[in-house]
Amino acid sequence: MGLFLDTSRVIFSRVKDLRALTSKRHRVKGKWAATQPKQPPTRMALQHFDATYSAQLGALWPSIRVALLSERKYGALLNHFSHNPDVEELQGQGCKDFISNGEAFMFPASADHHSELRPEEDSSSVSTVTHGGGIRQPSPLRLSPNIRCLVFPRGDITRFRPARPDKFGLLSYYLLDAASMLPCLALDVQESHTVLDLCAAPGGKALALLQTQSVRFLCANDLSVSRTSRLKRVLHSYVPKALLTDDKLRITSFDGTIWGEIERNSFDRVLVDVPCTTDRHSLMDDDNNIFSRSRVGERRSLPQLQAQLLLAGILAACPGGDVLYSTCTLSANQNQAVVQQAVQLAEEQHGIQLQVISLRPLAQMFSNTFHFAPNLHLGEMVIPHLAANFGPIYLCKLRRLT
Ligand SMILES: C[S@@+](CC[C@H](N)C(=O)[O-])C[C@H]1O[C@@H](n2cnc3c(N)ncnc32)[C@H](O)[C@@H]1O
Repeated sequence: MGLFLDTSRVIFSRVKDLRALTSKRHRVKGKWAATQPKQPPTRMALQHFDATYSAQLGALWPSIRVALLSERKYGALLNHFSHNPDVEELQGQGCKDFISNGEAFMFPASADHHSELRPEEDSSSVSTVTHGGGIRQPSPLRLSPNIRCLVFPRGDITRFRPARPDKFGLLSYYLLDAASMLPCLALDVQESHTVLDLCAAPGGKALALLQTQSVRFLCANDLSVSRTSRLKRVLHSYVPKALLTDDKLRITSFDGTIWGEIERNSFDRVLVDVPCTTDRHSLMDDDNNIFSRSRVGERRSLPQLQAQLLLAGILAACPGGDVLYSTCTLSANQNQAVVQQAVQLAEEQHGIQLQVISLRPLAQMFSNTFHFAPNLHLGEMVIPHLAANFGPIYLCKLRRLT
């Protein structure tokens, strides 16, 4: 009997243990299911892009999609301050400077109009278009001969090897999406200009601007302290110390949206290269992905943040100065819609009149290297293409009239 009772107790307690174990397993499974994303963020990004970009880009989307999901192509921004044989080696491999090639393409030596449109005089003849659409007289865009960016030819997907330091410790080139040079070129920095780079880290565009050697004073800002440290490291790896003194460069970590309260009507040129959905990264990497569940709110509020940053950039520019807005997304909500909103806010809240500067001539100049979205009503956009897998990069240029 005792044995029976004992056995039943044992059996009963085993059953209890089993039940407890099973229900614990269920609880664990339930909790696991609740905390784990159903889909990885890269998958969520693809679903989101399929829904929005097929509507926005129509027949262009399938080929852009294939390119976005394939390995991207880089460009090597040459460091004017470094002396390294790497560059000749790259040229030997067939790399070409797409910037001087673009100029040659626009202004062939044999062209009849060469004397009227010599690059040094009136290189890209940027037409200016008023917000209402009226065409104004072209204004010159003179590209600095010091900015050079090597790319492998169309269809050639050779990778660049990492740059090496020269005998002074300066690296010979900086690898970046070659299309991200376009906002720097479009900014048209000229001798003795003061420039604000509102969202500057990790520093590719700031470095490109310094390569011109035209900037009198550069203020490079980024909200993120860790990314600002990276920006400092980048500049010190490429630019001699003598050109990074306090009278030439200021690096700050402010929230760019409040820049208008810090410094207004001050800079000849302002670059507003905003945080965005970084479409390529979002499709390729689950880490730090803006499509993760925990970042839904942040993602949805991006257009608002972008408009605030652009408005702050407009306020920071001096009347007559130029502001360049750029992103690395295809999203019209983060591109054209943001520009429209900021232009409206600048006028309504601050009485600032702006003019949209057409970048069509710049796009035509570099149409051998990049694919541009056709018929954009505001700004220009490099779209990824398998034979020239750069971008996406959106850019729009505004001039402060008042
Ligand atoms: C697209 S990245 C800039 C890339 C940079 N221009 C370059 O060429 O290397 C956007 C940057 O904006 C910064 N950012 C985000 N919110 C900001 C804010 N409120 N004010 C200033 N910078 C901000 C991010 O830390 C990020 O480094």
